[in-house]
Parts: sequence; C-alpha cells; structure tokens
Amino acid sequence: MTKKNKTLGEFIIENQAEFQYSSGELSKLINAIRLAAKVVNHEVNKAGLIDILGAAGDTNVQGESQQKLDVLANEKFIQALKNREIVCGIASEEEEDFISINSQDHRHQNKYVVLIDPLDGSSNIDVNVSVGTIFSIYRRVTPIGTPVTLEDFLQPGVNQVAAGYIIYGTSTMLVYTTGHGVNGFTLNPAIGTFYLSHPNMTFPQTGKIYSINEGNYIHFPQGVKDYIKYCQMEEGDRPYTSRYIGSLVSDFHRNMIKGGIYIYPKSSLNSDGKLRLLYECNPMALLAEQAGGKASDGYGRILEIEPTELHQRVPFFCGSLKMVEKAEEFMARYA
Ligand SMILES: O=P(O)(O)OC[C@H]1O[C@](O)(COP(=O)(O)O)[C@@H](O)[C@@H]1O
Repeated sequence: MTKKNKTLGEFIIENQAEFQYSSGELSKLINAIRLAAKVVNHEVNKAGLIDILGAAGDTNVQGESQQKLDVLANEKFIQALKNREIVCGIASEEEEDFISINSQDHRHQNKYVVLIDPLDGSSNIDVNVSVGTIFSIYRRVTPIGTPVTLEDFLQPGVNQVAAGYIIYGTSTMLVYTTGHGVNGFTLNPAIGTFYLSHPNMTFPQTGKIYSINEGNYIHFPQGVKDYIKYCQMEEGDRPYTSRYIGSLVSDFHRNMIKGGIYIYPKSSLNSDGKLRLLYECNPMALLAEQAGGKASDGYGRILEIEPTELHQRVPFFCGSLKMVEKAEEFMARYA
C-alpha cells in the first residue's frame, strides 16, 4: 500500500522503475507540469484581485472566446515544458497547430509530445467555480533526430505513457497515472509542495451520481434520454442525484471519489459531441480505466479510437464501470 504524505518528488523517484522508458525522463516531464501547475494555481487563486478575469478578446481554434486565464495557463504550461530538453512537441486546446521544439543541440533529440487543455471549465473561471488543467503524454513515433510531425500526436490513447489533471478547487490537486494506478497529490500552498493525499484512487464499481448538461435534453440521442429517465426512476437504488459542475475535471474527480458517470453525448447541436479526443477524453479515459472505471463513446473504448485530427471531438461516457455499461446498453438499443 502506497504510504500517504510523501512528496510528489519522492513518489516519482520511488516509482521510476515503473516508467517503461529511462528513469529521469518521467521526473522531468512531471516536474515541468508540477511547476506550471503551481504558477497557474497562484494566478487562479488571486484571479478576482488582478485583471485576469473575462475574455481576452480573441477566439481559439474551437471558435470559443478565449478567457484571459486560458491564455495565461497556455503560456505557463508551454514555457515550463519547452525548457526541459525532453519535449519535442506540444499541442494545446488554445493553439491551432502543434508547436515543434528542437533540442538545444539542434539535433531533435527530445522524445516526448505533450497534449494539454491548459484551462478546462473555462465557463466557470469568472464565477469562482473549480477549473482544471488536463495533460496527456506520448513517446514520439517518428525517428529521434528528425523534426516532430502530426503523426506523433495522432496516436490512439492506449499509447499514452502518462496522463493526468490538476484541479484548482477548494484545494489544488495533481492526479496522474503512468499506467500503474492513479495517485492524487494535494498542494500545501504554504510551502508550495505537493503531498500524496490520495494513494491508489479507484472508481467505485457503481454510484448514485449522473453528470450531464440536461439543458440540452431535447437534442440528445434517444439512448441518452432513456438512460437519464432510468437514472431518475424510483426503483432499486434509484433515483440517482444529478450533479453537473460544468468543468469536466471537477465532475470526473467527484465521480471518481464518490461513484458516478459523466456524459457529454453527441446531439443535434454537436454531431460529435463537444469534448476533444486528444487532450480531454484520452487522458481522462486512461485515468478512468487505471482507476477501475470505464470510458467509451457510447459504443466503443475511447482509448482505441484512431485520431485523425488534432482538435477532433468525440461523444464521452466516463465513470463507474457498471454505470457506463448500463448507459451503453441504452445506446445499443438504437445503434
Ligand atoms: O457548458 P457545456 O456545454 O455543458 O460544456 C461544459 C463542458 O465543456 C468543458 O468546459 C470543456 O470545454 P473547455 O475546455 O473549453 O472549458 C468541460 O470542462 C465541461 O464539462
């Protein structure tokens, strides 16, 4: 059993052997993310006091109005990852194209690509509701010594070497996996250190919480409508409770601790749903599976989807195993 309260740094060193590639590389990657997380956390915490709330005035590749904190978080994570001599490319929700990074010796020796959603739950920034950062890490597939290409980013989720999120909530936590279970670390803001507070996080097999934006109900596929009705029926351990924060990271985190399901389906408004496969669904799907939960597009495993575009969207059903299986049963009726 992993002992609580060791620092993130100690945990990384103790678990290096688990990382399938050379030891120091994982530390450098997670340390870069840890550093950026602390900087962004600092800005998020004082957001109401400085001119960092509201729109930045531009729109991103998704056609969404960029919030000032979106832009700041994007800059801080890119900066932290760029200067570590380990990342050869970064893709971000806030960047149209991927960013290529050469090693200092100009011989393209860096081995990893990182995909990030710098600030998830943007609609909640100005109203002081918890938001997050999501990251996904792959080993490049094109030869070392050559510039990174789109192919290095368009890998199926099963190839992820690490994935995680930072939640800027009542406390700030970093939760991640390298394919050996899921561990959560809480930031002690007084000394700026992350401590292991949630070892071996697991999804309860089932739960009593469903998270979906029911405001879009009339636009949902019949399978989703039927599943929502199923959750609301007075029968057995139901009705379930509806909880929807509107920040994927926060809804996922709560459901992983208490048991629940998060659904962002396709609809007549969004034919592929809203969430982005590469830097929202794949990392959360790896965490879910590593924590004994499940993640699908309503029919098949998210992690086996072959990506075709950097910002492609997919329907997302994620959470406690038995709840996702039940939702898939309803979807299968109309497949
Ligand atoms: O407001 P909606 O349509 O319910 O969407 C909310 C969902 O979109 C997200 O905010 C993702 O979009 P952003 O990364 O742009 O914030 C999720 O965190 C959240 O679950």
